[in-house]
Amino acid sequence: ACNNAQTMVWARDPDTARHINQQHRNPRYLQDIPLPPALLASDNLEQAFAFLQDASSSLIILGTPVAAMEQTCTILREHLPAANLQTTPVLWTCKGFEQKTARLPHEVVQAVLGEIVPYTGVLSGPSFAREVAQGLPVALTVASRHECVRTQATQALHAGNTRIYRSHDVVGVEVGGAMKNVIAIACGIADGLALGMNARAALITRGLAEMSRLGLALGGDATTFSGLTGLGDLVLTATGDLSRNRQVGVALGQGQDLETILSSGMTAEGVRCAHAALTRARGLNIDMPITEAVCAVLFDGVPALQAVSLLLSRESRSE
Ligand SMILES: NC(=O)C1=CN([C@@H]2O[C@H](COP(=O)(O)OP(=O)(O)OC[C@H]3O[C@@H](n4cnc5c(N)ncnc54)[C@H](OP(=O)(O)O)[C@@H]3O)[C@@H](O)[C@H]2O)C=CC1
Ligand SMILES: O=C(CO)COP(=O)(O)O
Repeated sequence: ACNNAQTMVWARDPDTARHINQQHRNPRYLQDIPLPPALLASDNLEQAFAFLQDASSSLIILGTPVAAMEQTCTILREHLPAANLQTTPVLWTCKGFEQKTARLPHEVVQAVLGEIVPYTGVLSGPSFAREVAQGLPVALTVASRHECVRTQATQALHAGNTRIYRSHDVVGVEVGGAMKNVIAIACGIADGLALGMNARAALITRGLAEMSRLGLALGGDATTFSGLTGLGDLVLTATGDLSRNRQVGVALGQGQDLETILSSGMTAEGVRCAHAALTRARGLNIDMPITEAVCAVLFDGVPALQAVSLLLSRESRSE
C-alpha cells in the first residue's frame, strides 16, 4: 500500500477490519503505527477477492503462522475458482516446519492448492514487522520456481525503502526461515544465562552450519544459506531484541518456564517447529546438536545450563 499498490487485507475478525478501514490502525498488532489510508480491509473473502480485478497483475500474500496455512489454503481452494483467480500468484511469509507433519510451508501449499493454483512462492528475509511497518529500509527475497511470480512480486514490492531479491530456491529459503528461529532461541538462552558474546557468535555460526546441512539434504542450494533468508535472518533474529524467538530463549535462560513465557499468546515459530525440524533431520541422518539442545530445554525439562554443558562436552571435530 505504501508503494501505491491497491491493497486489501482479509482479516478473520470483523472488528479488526472495521478498525483498519475507519481508524487506519490495527487494534491488535502494532497499534501505535498509522496505516496508509489507502489500505482497505474486509472480513469477507468474496468482497476481498472482488477487489482483485485483474488476476494477471494481482498477488495474494498469506500472512498467517505455519499452523494456519493448511486451513487458510483450504479456504482459498474453496473460493479461488469461483472468483476466477486461480492464476493469481500466491505467496506466503510464514517461517517454520508444520508442527504435526514436519512439512515445510510449500509442501502444505502443494498438498492443498497444488491442483488448482499453478503460481506460488515464498517471501522471506530479515524483516521485523515493526520496522517494516515504520517504513524503515528492508531487503527481502522472493523465491519461486515461476518467473512470473518473481517478476510480479518484485513489481509490487520493490520500491522506496524495500528491496526485493529474486531466487529459485524455495526449499533453501524456507529451511533458512525455519531454522533461524530455533537457533535464535538457542542464542537467547545463552544470553539469558549471560554466557557472553563469544558464545552467541559460536551459536550463530554453528547454527548456520546446522541450517545448511539440513537445507542441503532437503534439496536447497548452498548459496541460499549465506543470503538474506539464511545468515541475514539468523543474525537479525538471534541478536535483535524485537525477536519473539530470541525473547523466549532469554526468558528460558533466566529460568522462566515455557508455559508462563508463552501465556501472552505470542507467536514463536521456533518453539512450534524445533521438534519437527529434528524429525526431518533424523530421517536424513543429519546431526543437529543445537536443535537437539533447544528441544531438550523446551520439551524435556532439561535445565538450560545443563543443555549448554552437553553441547560443550561434545567431541572436537573439523570445522
Ligand atoms: N512478525 C514478524 O516480524 C515476522 C513474521 N514472519 C512470519 O510470518 C508468520 C506470521 O507471523 P506474525 O504475523 O508475527 O504472526 P501472528 O501470530 O501475529 O499472526 C498473523 C495473523 O495471522 C492470523 N491468523 C492466525 N491463525 C489464523 C487462521 N487460522 N485463519 C486466519 N487467520 C489466522 C492472525 O489473525 P488474528 O489476529 O485474528 O489472530 C493474525 O492476524 C510467522 O510464520 C512468522 O514467523 C515473517 C517475518 C517477520
Ligand atoms: O522472522 C522474523 C524477522 O525476520 C521475526 O522474528 P520473530 O518471529 O522471532 O519475532
